[in-house]
This record gives sequence, structure tokens and C-alpha cells, in this order.
Amino acid sequence: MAPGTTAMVKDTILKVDHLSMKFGGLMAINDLSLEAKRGEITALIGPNGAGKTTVFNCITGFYKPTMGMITLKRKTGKEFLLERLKDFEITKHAGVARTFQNIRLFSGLTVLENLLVAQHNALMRASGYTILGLLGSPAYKRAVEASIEKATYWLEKADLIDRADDPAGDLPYGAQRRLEIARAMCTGPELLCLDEPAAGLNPKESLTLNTLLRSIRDEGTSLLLIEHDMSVVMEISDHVVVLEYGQKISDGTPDHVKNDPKVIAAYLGVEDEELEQIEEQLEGGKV
Ligand SMILES: Nc1ncnc2c1ncn2[C@@H]1O[C@H](COP(=O)(O)OP(=O)(O)OP(=O)(O)O)[C@@H](O)[C@H]1O
Repeated sequence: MAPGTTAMVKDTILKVDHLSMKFGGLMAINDLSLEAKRGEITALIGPNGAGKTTVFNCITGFYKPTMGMITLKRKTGKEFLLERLKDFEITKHAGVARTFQNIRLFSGLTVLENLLVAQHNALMRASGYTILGLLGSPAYKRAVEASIEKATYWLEKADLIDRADDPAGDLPYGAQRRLEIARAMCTGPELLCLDEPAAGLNPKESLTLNTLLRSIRDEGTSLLLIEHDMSVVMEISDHVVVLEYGQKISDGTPDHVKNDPKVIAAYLGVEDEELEQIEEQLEGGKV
């Protein structure tokens, strides 16, 4: 068991085994193994260039890893080997949704329309993929009502209901980030992967984001996030994995990793001999 974790055994939703990713001569990820538990917020942190986005891109199918296995276990018990799936299959079959570092909304569509577009697949399925189905089928009408209900639910959760009819591009930055998250939730994921959700947010927006992410977790969706904002990471994460130069250097509760000398050294960029001094200072309670 990782140091700093509790004794209660939780189900694993995501298991990364001996993952490596090479770009030409550069080993961006080197034999990385980690687990994310169901119903928890797991944060992936580390200095710039540590390999966080590369791990994310391997999990969500944007990159095919050079080596290793990534297993996603759904609530039904069914397992998917993500490295063998295409990105859209990872969303559709394995129940993984993601957001990106750069906001990718349909800025000319309204806030509500953005959430309805996210449910396009479910609506088309209900139509039977026919014009007649779109025009007259009761199943399609029911699906439209359900998609509006789901959109409204997430707009309320994301504190965006008052802006439902405004173009998404008119929202302040923090609200656009929450809309992206609401949109991802409308696909009904079991694992939500967020790439720097707090980037560029002011302190008030960060607090609203924390509330939204906690409520998503409390409703049973597991979260994996990359984040540089330590006020977000330490406040809401159940579990933190720290990378440096493509390798895991620490893994445990927020309290465990923030007191881990290797993590402190990685963030301060210190040499090995200085690390020993930090360790001594930590033992003496001076850091
Ligand atoms: N497509 C790519 N081609 C070549 N090298 C890449 C590619 N993607 C990432 N890298 C390299 O892999 C290493 C890890 O990059 P990555 O973006 O995963 O780090 P990161 O921890 O997400 O950094 P940051 O916090 O700055 O976003 C870096 O040295 C980066 O230059």
C-alpha cells in the first residue's frame, strides 16, 4: 500500500502498468505504474516537462504508448485495455471523458446548446439513425427531453443556469472552464480526466471549481487531474502522484506528498546533497 493512504481498500478504476513513451531519443515516460481508485480525485503533479500531459494523452488515446498497459475497469466489472482503443472508443465504451488545457467550446453556440451537442450520440441512437425517427419517434422525443434535463442538471451544478441562453464565447474564463466540465459530464463518464482545470482562474473561480469537482466525485464519478495550482490539488485531492523526468517520485495522500523530501527537492530544483539537508530539516521539523 502507498505510504500515507488509508487502510480501507477501494476498487481500482484505472491501472497504469509499466508505461513508457518515447519521442525519438527522448524518454518522456519511463516505466511508470500508478492506480486511481473509484470515487476518488487523483491528481498528477510534477514540474514542467515531467510528463503529465503525455500520461494523460496515453490514457485518453491521443498517443499510443511505446510500452505498457492501461486498464480501465467499469462499474459493471468489464475491463478495457485503453492502449488498444481509439480515442473515441475510449469515450464511448470505456466511459472516459477529458477536457483540454486550452478551452475547446463551440463559442458561437449557446451554453445549453454546447451541452446538447455533447449528447448527440445518444440522441442519434434514439432516432434509429433515420429521418422518420428524428421527426416522429416517441423514443427520440423522450431522448430529447432527457438530454435537456441532464443539461439543466449540470448547468445548475456548474452555477451556469442563468447563462444558459448566452453564447458560450461571452462567458468569463472561469465559467467557460466549468462549462467544459459540465459538457464532459453530459457524456456520463465513469472517469473524468481534467488537464489543468484551474489554469488562469482567479481565487474566487478556483473555489467555485473546487466545489464543482468535489460534487462530481461525491456523485460517484472518479477524477484524474493534472494541476499546477497547489491550492486546488491539496484542497480537493484524495490521492496525489508526483512525476519527475517521466518517473514516479511520490504517491500518497496530499499530506504525504507535500512533506516528501523528494517532492520538495523536485519543485525547488535542488541537487542530491541539498536533498539530504532538506531531509534532515524535515526530520527536525524546520521545513
Ligand atoms: N509530441 C511530442 N513530441 C516530442 N516531444 C514531446 C511531445 N510531447 C511531449 N514531449 C516532451 O516530453 C516531455 C514531457 O512533456 P509533457 O508535456 O508530458 O510534460 P508536462 O509534465 O505535461 O509539462 P507541463 O507541466 O509543462 O505541461 C517534455 O520533454 C516534452 O518536450
